[in-house]
Amino acid sequence: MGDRAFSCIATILLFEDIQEGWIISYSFHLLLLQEFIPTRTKIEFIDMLSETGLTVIEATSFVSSKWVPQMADHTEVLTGIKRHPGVRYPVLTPNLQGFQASVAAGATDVAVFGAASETFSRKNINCSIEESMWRFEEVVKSAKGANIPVRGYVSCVLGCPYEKHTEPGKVAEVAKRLFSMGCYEISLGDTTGVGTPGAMSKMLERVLKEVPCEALAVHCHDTYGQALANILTALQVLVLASFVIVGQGIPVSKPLSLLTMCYMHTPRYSHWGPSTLKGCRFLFLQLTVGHLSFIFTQRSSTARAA
Ligand SMILES: CC(C)(COP(=O)([O-])OP(=O)([O-])OC[C@H]1O[C@@H](n2cnc3c(N)ncnc32)[C@H](O)[C@@H]1OP(=O)([O-])[O-])[C@@H](O)C(=O)NCCC(=O)NCCSC(=O)C[C@@](C)(O)CC(=O)[O-]
Repeated sequence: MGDRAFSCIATILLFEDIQEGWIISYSFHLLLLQEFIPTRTKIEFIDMLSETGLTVIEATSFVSSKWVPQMADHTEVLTGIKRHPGVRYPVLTPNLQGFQASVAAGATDVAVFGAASETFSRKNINCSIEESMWRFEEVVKSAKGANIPVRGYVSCVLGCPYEKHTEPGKVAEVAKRLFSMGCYEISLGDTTGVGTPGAMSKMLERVLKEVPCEALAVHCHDTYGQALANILTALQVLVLASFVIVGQGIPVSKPLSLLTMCYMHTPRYSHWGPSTLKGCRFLFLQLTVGHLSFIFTQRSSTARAA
């Protein structure tokens, strides 16, 4: 894959002194490029990332190829990568069918992905929020039986391309449902990058009433140049919350693993290429383009509707 592919959707952030491994959310919805990224290229790229010291690389999505053709080779990718000792390779599984296919392909970590916006849920996974919870409960129940950890994503936590405003209370409700059903971590996604530090702080304070801070992560898109400010705000709010927990004598069960993802369109990353990846110490690479794949599902559902 050329540098253009990296620059087009690569987001790379260097962080110092962050505890625990970093989740690299990483699925090839390289829709901006329009072309299908060859399976071999995907595999090579993930194998390179495995060499960088990352501890978790989200490798692909077991979703419908009609909805996201870029993911049609999910099984080949997951079976084709070299599994590095000490690295986990979660995959996205929106329902039981995807979960079962992922396990058949050797998945040992999965993630379900819901939304705090009804319209976004229907556009992205073709069901209501409530129905998505039933689907995710099936996945979590099966995963528990197979001793497979499940991460939960909540999209549109700071705004929705359709409904515009997202209520922090709704985010908290969805996050609580995912956490209570058994997701070990809840990643709160500002899917279209419309969030601001003020909105981030308000949303997190509301979610913290329902989900412990050590189970929270944020997923920030830099569409409007706010991602780093939003991440900093999240770090402040959640680190403060974790001190509060320790202050009450409740030991934080594990180092606060606030995982952040930031998605940048900025051309300055155009020089990032395969060779750069090896040089990064704490590399935080986001090649997931939930936002872009969302555009794609938009286009395809419009096409289907036509
Ligand atoms: C969820 C579905 C499948 C529902 O789609 P649906 O049409 O409601 O599903 P269905 O049950 O009606 O089945 C339709 C067809 O899909 C097949 N199918 C059914 N399930 C699967 C599956 N798991 N894998 C592969 N194929 C599947 C099924 O077998 C059937 O095949 P047919 O009989 O027509 O040949 C569809 O809406 C879909 O695949 N959506 C995925 C969209 C997507 O990948 N979005 C981006 C993910 S990243 C994200 O959302 C944002 C995030 C998480 O990164 C964070 C953020 O920024 O917010």
